[in-house]
Amino acid sequence: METEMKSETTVSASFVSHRAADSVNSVLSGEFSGSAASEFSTYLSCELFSNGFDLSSGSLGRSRESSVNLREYVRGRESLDISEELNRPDWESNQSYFSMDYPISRDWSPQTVNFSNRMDNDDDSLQFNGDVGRGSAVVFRDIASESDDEDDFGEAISQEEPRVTQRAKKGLETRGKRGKRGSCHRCLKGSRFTEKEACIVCDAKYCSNCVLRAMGSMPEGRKCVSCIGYPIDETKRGSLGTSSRMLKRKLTRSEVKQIMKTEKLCVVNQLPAGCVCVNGKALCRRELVTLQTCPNPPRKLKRGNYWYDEVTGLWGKEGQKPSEVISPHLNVGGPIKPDASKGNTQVFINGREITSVELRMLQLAGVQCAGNERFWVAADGSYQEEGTDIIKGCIWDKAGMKLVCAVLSLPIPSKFSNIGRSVSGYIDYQITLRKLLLVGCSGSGTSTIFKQAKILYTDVPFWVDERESIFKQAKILYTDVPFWEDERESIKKKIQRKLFCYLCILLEGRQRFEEESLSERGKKQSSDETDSIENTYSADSKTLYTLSTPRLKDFSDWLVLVMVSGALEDFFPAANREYAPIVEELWKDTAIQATYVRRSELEVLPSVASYFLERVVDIMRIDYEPSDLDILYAEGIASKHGLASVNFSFPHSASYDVDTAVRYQLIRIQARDLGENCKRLEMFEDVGMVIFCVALSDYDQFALEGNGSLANKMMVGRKFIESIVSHPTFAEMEFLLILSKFDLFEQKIERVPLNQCDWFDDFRPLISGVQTNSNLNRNNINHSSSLAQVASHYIAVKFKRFYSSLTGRKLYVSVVNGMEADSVDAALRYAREILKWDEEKTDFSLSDYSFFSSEGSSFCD
Ligand SMILES: Nc1nc2c(ncn2[C@@H]2O[C@H](COP(=O)(O)OP(=O)(O)OP(=O)(O)O)[C@@H](O)[C@H]2O)c(=O)[nH]1
Repeated sequence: METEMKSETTVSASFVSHRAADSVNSVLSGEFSGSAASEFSTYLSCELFSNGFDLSSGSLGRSRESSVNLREYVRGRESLDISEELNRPDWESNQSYFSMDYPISRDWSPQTVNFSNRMDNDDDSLQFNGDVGRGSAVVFRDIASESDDEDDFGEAISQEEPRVTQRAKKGLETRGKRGKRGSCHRCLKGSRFTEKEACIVCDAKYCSNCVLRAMGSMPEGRKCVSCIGYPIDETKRGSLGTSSRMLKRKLTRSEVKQIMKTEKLCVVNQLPAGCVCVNGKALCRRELVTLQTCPNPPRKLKRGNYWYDEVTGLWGKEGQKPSEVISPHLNVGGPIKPDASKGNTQVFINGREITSVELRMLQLAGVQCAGNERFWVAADGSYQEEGTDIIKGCIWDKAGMKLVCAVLSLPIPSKFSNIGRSVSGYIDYQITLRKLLLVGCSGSGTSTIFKQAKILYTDVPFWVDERESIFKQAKILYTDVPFWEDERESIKKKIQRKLFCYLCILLEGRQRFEEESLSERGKKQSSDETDSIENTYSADSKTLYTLSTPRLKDFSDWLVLVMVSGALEDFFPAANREYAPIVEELWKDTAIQATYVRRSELEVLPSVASYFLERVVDIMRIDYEPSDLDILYAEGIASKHGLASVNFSFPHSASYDVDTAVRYQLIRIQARDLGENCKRLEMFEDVGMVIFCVALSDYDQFALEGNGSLANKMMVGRKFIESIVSHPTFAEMEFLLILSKFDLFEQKIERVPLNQCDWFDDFRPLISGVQTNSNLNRNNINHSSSLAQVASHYIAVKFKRFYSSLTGRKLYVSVVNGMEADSVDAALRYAREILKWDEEKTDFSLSDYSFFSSEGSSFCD
């Protein structure tokens, strides 16, 4: 197998070859385990990345014959004879074919590192990494600091060590074997005096002729392609972000700047975050920073495994009693496990079996534990039995509890755990934190509103810790930027990846249109009624949708196969620079442009795709930096946690007075992350208001429900609202309904009648009084009467009546265009006013202030 590989095979191939060979042997001998599958696909991905397309020669690495019809692929190619493929004589032409035809395993074993996951070092990929203690693939580890960090959690960390050192050793071994000492690692030419660039992971050195081929577009700085995703060699940390003369000669200034910036800032090159594991999940950098910079962070945090009860803020080392109480409700780590503190009392607090010393404390606090084994305890110490909503008392209210805890060596919570607290040296007054819970079904626009809030209000956090290092870090991370550098970097990759998905959908559409055109032409061959445009192409087998060159056709087939196989992340955006010219050519091709004109026929292409596709050339650039608008438009960039929060205060404005002692926390969670029967809502009992989002434009959309049936999305939203308002936690809470995506609704309502949703079948607007062509200022929608405004008013009333029938209370409603900052700002300020009114118990006449009256509407019977 190895002998068939060409000697020019890049570092990526050489790195994985011995492991892949084992995997291939496993395949051939029929012992194809999940692990082997992963290794094999990793190997093939790397191979393909290195050799898949030789753009410089203008030909594709894969032969044209090997291109397959996507439909056939999807329909029929579930099983295939890999050994037969492997026996093909021409390795070069087979390799990409293998990669595509091989059904890539999604069941990655912990020991096997998926190339794509190594490349994607954002929160999401880290979550995948799982428990450090299980020897997961997380490698964000500081090799240099391994020895000097003594703690009793060394075991969990040490299991990662082999991978890192193996990587470094591999570099050394390979260098030792190949070429003469000091020669280029790729071409084996030159001597120790030849100028070279070294990989910051394995120290492989490349001459100026080879450096770009060996390192690709350097999405994480100067690393061999196969080292992408690996932590750097710690001895090279000092030189991170300092460019060599060689790179300056080979690349443009902005490219070098961009590479150096990513090298310095990208997550994988930072000091390791994965060395702190909370509730069985290794923390990503952002989580680590959240933990370190929260109002009440863990003291002397060291690497190791910890448990964290996010409801009370209790914190301890895994398998031990709580050691301190930190800030509650931090979005860090995984869910707490029942055996987190290895208690054996059969008494549970917030799902954790408590230790005997805690049980003693509970008994001294007067908590009746006999017969009651499961309690919910809130951050303020109030407790209730699981399954009831009666608060039985407060643990900390009992006199002498401070002393009891001191004697039992148990922590007691900070006085100001839920409301803002005084931070000596920075803030000399108390700050109240009001929490707003933002929820919605998938695609309802909650992320967009959350992102807008970040862009609108982000500033330096009020709770910056006194410790200087953290203070500096927080300043760097927070000052004037709504999205952190690493967040932007991760969003950029996601946008670029999504762009390829959109492109692939277009390519599939193109193929479909081409087939349709050909079959229609077949039918009409004898007729003279052929379309005039089609006439141009009727001389041969070409149609308007036929790509102009075989090279584009090959690339397009390959791209679609990569997407279908799920390997898109293995190539992009790391290979953006290599493929940028051909992508640009593809986008400009008349066949693609003709397909794009018919994009409304491509059901799976989201409307937001146009925004990105039309800027494909810019987005493919290595120095592309997503603008705030790009971030707003981007879909699927919410953390897979589903939970995110941002602290803010409303900036001063002429029309609003500012209460500087009040800050707000917007907590975003999606319906699917609330669990069955919205069970996790209990976590949010201290929020002041629930804001739920329903997309106005969803009235003709359908979604799959849990039982597999299709349901109108508006009705799914209504059902979700019903389950939230009837949840006991929110019995007395204020609710604000945000009807989002008004701009899309405006366009849609002109084409699609509102009664597509059965619930709205009594919508009968007085057409004479309605401006169907809405050219009015969207921010003044309450004073105008376009069809969209009338319809949104009608929908608001529908929801108000529905809410009132459930609760007997009044629902507040705001119509929002999530893409407009002012619109979101107005809605959130409206939420603030409602909270204020509620707190001051002032009897406002809401019909004067509310956007919509809950009184009867002329559209309702
Ligand atoms: N035109 C327009 N697009 C919107 C609006 N709100 C959201 N979108 C787009 O709709 C898509 C989905 O919106 P999201 O806010 O991401 O929806 P979500 O349910 O919170 O999050 P995900 O489903 O996880 O993406 C994104 O591409 C947004 O850019 C809006 O008011 N107007």
